[in-house]
Amino acid sequence: MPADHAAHPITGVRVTPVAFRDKPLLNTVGAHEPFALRSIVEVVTADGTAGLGESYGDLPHLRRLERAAELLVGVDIFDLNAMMRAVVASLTADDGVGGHGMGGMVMNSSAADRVLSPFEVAALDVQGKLIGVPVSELLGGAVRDRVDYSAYLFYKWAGHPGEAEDEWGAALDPAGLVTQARRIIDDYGFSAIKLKGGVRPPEEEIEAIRALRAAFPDHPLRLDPNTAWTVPTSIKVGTELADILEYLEDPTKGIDHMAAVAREVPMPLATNMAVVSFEHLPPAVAQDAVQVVLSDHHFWGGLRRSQTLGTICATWGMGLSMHSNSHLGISLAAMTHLAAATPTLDYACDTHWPWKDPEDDVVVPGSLVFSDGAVTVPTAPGLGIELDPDRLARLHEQYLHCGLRERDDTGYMRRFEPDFDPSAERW
Ligand SMILES: O=C([O-])[C@@H](O)[C@@H](O)[C@H](O)[C@@H](O)C(=O)[O-]
Ligand SMILES: [Mg+2]
Repeated sequence: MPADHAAHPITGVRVTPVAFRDKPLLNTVGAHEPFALRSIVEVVTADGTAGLGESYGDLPHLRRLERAAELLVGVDIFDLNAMMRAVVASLTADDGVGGHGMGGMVMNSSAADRVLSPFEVAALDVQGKLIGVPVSELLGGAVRDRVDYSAYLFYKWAGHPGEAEDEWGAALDPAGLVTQARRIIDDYGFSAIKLKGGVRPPEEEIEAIRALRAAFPDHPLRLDPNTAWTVPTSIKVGTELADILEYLEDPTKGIDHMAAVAREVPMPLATNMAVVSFEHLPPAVAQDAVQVVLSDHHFWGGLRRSQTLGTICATWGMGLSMHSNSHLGISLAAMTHLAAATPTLDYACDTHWPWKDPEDDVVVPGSLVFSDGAVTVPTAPGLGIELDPDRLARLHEQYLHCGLRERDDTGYMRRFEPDFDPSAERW
């Protein structure tokens, strides 16, 4: 650190697990449980400035965050490289595996990047507050003042088994998905649509995409079966949906299989499963396996490392989109600042936002508002959001009582369908 640089040492780090109500959304490994888990990170510096981060809430990940938190005390809030060193020093031999918040899906992202992420976001929040600028400015400046998000459709049950039907009702066939799409687009104004596939046999999902195309002729469409298909099935679906899909996301498993599909289908292949850390980029580029990478600051090591990913993608002619898991307002703010300051982010970003109850959040309402499918980039210093201690306490209480400690979509599904097969490439 230069001698004239005023030090802003971190004096406290708090990690709080929270749970919020989730809908019975279906995916290829099972069903969402009644609660989604997250961790809320608060970082405080010597002068009392506080910053916020958000990450997965699975117990093994929570323990990693807590261990890293201890080593971060004393690190300067501007020294992000020292933060990474502290995170790496906090990891133990088993930290590559488990508890990554993906509910049983393939995920070999870097443990160090996953742990660093919420602390890096919180550090940027503090830095912005200290300097008096929004995080987007710390990231190089906003190139857009609104960030577009997409309508994220799911096959879903009418309600959690044993509970009343929820306000969205069932969506188990093309007509149900079109109804869901109409509602989510009416409510939020999204102008792109993503369908979470890998739930029904591929022919039915093709039918669903055709029904969505008929109902929404101008909305770009994406389909994401989370590696449920073999290479031949992926090629068949991609060929049948030529000219309909904006991109086909993770049809099949791994870089080699994605490359085999990419050679045969007309549309770009996108991924948040085959390329999830920097070491996956060289082999993916060498084989032209993916044409769009869905960044996700929660597993790419925070906002600045996600921007580096964007630069690499642009260098090699790959598009950039953004992935989402179930999340709260801190993550939405971070995603919005990142997208605002990433010139090459050329697709509407994913978000699970509409699937949570509006009152289930930890931030003071009002700073993040959707209109016409986009969120206006906050301009207040830092992330531009404020933690609501009462809301945090309520969601923490919900965590303590919900009984869940690790996302388990397959285990939940098997309570109702004991023979359920979650394996990749099963179609
Ligand atoms: O929440 C889900 O069911 C999604 O399938 C999620 O786990 C995926 O990570 C995701 O949204 C994706 O795009 O692959
Ligand atoms: Mg995906």
